[in-house]
Amino acid sequence: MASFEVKGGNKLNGEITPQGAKNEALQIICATLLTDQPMVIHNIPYIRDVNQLIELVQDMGVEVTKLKEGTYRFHAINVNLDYLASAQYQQKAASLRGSVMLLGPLLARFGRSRIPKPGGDKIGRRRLDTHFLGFQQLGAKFNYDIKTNIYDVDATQLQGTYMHLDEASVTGTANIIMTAVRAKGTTTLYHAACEPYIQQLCQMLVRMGAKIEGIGSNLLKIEGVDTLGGTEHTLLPDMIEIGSFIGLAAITGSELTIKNCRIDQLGLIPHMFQRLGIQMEFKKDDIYIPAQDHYEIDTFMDGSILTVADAPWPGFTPDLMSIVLVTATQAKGTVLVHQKMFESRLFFVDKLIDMGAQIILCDPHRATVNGLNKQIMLRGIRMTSPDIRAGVALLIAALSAEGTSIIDNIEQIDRGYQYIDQRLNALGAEIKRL
Ligand SMILES: CC(=O)N[C@H]1[C@@H](OP(=O)(O)OP(=O)(O)OC[C@H]2O[C@@H](n3ccc(=O)[nH]c3=O)[C@H](O)[C@@H]2O)O[C@H](CO)[C@@H](O)[C@@H]1O
Ligand SMILES: C=C(OP(=O)(O)O)C(=O)O
Repeated sequence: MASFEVKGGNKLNGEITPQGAKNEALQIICATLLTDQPMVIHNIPYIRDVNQLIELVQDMGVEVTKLKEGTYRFHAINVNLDYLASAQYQQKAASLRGSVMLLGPLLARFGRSRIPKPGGDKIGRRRLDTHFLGFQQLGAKFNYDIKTNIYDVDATQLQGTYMHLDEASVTGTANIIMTAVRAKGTTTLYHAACEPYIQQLCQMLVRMGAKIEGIGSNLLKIEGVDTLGGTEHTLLPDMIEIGSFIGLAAITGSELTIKNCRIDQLGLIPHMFQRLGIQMEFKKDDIYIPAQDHYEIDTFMDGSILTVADAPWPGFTPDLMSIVLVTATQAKGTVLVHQKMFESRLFFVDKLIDMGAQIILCDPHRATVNGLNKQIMLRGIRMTSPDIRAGVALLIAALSAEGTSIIDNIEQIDRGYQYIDQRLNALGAEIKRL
């Protein structure tokens, strides 16, 4: 288990470029299995989850060639489905959430697939019903072996149909789209997730020859095709990293320019941080955060306490709630952080409370933060990173704190943030990997 030793209190300064998006990378890498033609993907982040998925498809027989930093060629000309029965596959695939999206492409192209119960953050129940209900409606048979925790799907003929998803699951929508593009006939998908990464996936599939209408909405019409060809694709910048850098700049009073943000794809993210009182300027596609000694949380228009709540896109992403929460600990004012989508993601506030933050955990979904307005700084302590976003929230807290902190279990942070210690140290942070 690796740890970060963080000396807090430094103001950072300079420019930082967000990495390619983790959650888009996971979808896109799985989609390369849909064709026997080569695919070239740019802006792939060097992070644990993505590296593990690349290793997994390589183990299956996909030829993966690194063309340059962040650019890989995937060629799924030979795929060894027997590998899915191996203990090694079951152990590796179980270590990340994104592996669940291997199911759709393999089912679509080879008529069968399997996956062990996928890993990812332990942030509450993470059911997969949407995925399997969707596969079943397309004509697949589904089996879950409770003893081995293995899910199997197979189909002799996938047939397009109308379906109304039980929830707008992101990976569920990606899986169903990747199956429907090669099913017979038309699939109409209502209540689909429609976040930018799903739009990117659809646009790439269209370039491969798929027929998809309604991209960007929650109503997709997919006309199945027999084959898909290769293409090139560039991942968006990671919007969760961008939000993390905005929060980091504010709490440490740093002047930062976040480069090439694809601001047009960020939805409510800048707005939510602005409501915490953080000033920012949009300079072409860069977000400039001036050094700010204080930032004051807005109220609702009737003067009542602001609530920040998550929701499926185009709502505010649940993956930035921990960052909003930690950023608010040094704002002036009060905010209610309401994490609706996951039930165990706020427990890390205990560590912030130990550092001196004023937070009341009302219940597993809601925490009230009373900002300290930088009158009292947080204190460095030793803590463990429970999940990827809480891990980064703790790193941000530690960078703003007086004294030194140790953060254990930073493998969680490495799942999704590329060379984060080196990139922040280049801006003036003092983070040592132990
Ligand atoms: C690898 C990957 O891409 N992971 C992301 C993906 O996970 P993933 O696809 O696993 O998440 P889902 O979208 O399936 O669901 C996330 C949570 O939100 C709840 N839910 C979902 C839809 C809905 O309409 N109502 C609702 O309450 C689900 O029950 C679940 O608790 O999307 C999540 C939601 O943006 C992100 O946090 C994860 O980082
Ligand atoms: C919850 C997350 O990831 P995963 O779905 O991979 O666990 C996340 O990226 O915040």
